[in-house]
Amino acid sequence: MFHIKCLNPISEFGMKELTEKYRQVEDLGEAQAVLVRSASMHEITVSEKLLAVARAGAGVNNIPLEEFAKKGIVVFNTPGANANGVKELVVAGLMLASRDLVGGMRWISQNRDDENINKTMEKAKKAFAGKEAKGKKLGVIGLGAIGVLVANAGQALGMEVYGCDPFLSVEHALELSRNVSLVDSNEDIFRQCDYISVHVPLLEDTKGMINKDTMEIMKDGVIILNFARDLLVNDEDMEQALSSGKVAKYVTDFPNSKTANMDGVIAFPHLGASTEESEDNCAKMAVKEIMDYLEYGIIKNSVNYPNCDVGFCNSVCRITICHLNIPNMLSQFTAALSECGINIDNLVNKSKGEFAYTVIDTGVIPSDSTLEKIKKIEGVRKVRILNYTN
Ligand SMILES: NC(=O)C1=CN([C@@H]2O[C@H](COP(=O)(O)OP(=O)(O)OC[C@H]3O[C@@H](n4cnc5c(N)ncnc54)[C@H](O)[C@@H]3O)[C@@H](O)[C@H]2O)C=CC1
Ligand SMILES: O=C(O)CCC(=O)C(=O)O
Repeated sequence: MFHIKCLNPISEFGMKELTEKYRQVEDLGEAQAVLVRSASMHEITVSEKLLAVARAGAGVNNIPLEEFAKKGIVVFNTPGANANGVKELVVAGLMLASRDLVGGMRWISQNRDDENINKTMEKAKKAFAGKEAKGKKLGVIGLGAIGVLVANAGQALGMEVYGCDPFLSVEHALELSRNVSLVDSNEDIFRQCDYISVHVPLLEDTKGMINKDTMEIMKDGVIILNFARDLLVNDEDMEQALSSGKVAKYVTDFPNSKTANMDGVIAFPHLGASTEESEDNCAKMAVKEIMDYLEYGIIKNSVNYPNCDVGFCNSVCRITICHLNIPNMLSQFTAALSECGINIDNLVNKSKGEFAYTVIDTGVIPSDSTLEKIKKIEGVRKVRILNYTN
């Protein structure tokens, strides 16, 4: 029986995939796996039992990836599963920044008792006139799952679209409309675009990427859309740019006590992925990742360990080892097994940065003492025996 702890409500559509081998628990200390959305895990103490965390979503800045990797806890996310939900909200944000729909709706509600509202509104409406997106320049920073969809949507709206991503994957390049112009640096986007939409992860080198210096080179009256993370934008600099008119509107899905009080901000309460479809997609993918890992040691979509799609096990036993990516590990594992006469049917080893993962299929289940020997090898973080005899 595997124990699963949900740190946020996770869509039933995904949870119902869990078989009778799984039980949800209240106590995190009992869990082998955690399912999480936006809850922060930075302040949480985890137990030795925890093997995996699946983030039902894209951003993983709420999880201490390195600390968990050192403990042999594999962290997954669900790439692309909520991208369409975010893209649609970005389009809505772009429209709300271009046309004063909110002002117009407010006027209607303030004048709803006016019997002649159908006439008075024809005079009042000039206060809510806006601009069209067609023909304007849209710059998309970060062409991952969301950025590509936003760029293509901008193109479909008749915008001239520019995109920048120094690490653009082949998969995403193939999804990108050929009418989107790729530029070499974010600076090209800052200098020439009327609308700038940011879709990068929050990392040390992306933190504060929208700041005094980058906004200074932007066009006057630029519209900035941030559906990625609040700390990508420097709030003090944004306040200044909004009050000087450099930035006409700042549309964000990540308001805080400062930005929520600024004039010129259009803010949503982190609604990008809050659609039935995105929640279902993320939950289903996250649950599958956890089940594949717990039952077969398969790693797919990990953000702190290498992916390792070893498939199902045709042997009696599978040994999985999370370890540091340092020399001489494999020879020590194989020596420990050969010392007790265990033959290896299949061995796969993968690495990602400082961490590595080894899967060994054997026809015999190693004894506790062999297991202890492997666990004691310097650099080993977590060892599991998956027994397929039952
Ligand atoms: N508002 C919401 O509810 C949601 C927000 N997000 C946020 O959006 C971000 C992006 O999500 P996805 O597109 O799914 O992730 P993704 O991983 O598919 O794409 C991110 C892209 O940013 C690129 N990138 C990294 N550093 C860059 C830089 N300095 N300049 C330009 N490009 C850079 C990467 O190469 C990658 O292609 C997430 O990290 C998360 O913070 C994601 C989902 C929902
Ligand atoms: O689960 C959510 O609503 C958060 C979505 C998000 O921000 C992400 O996937 O990065």
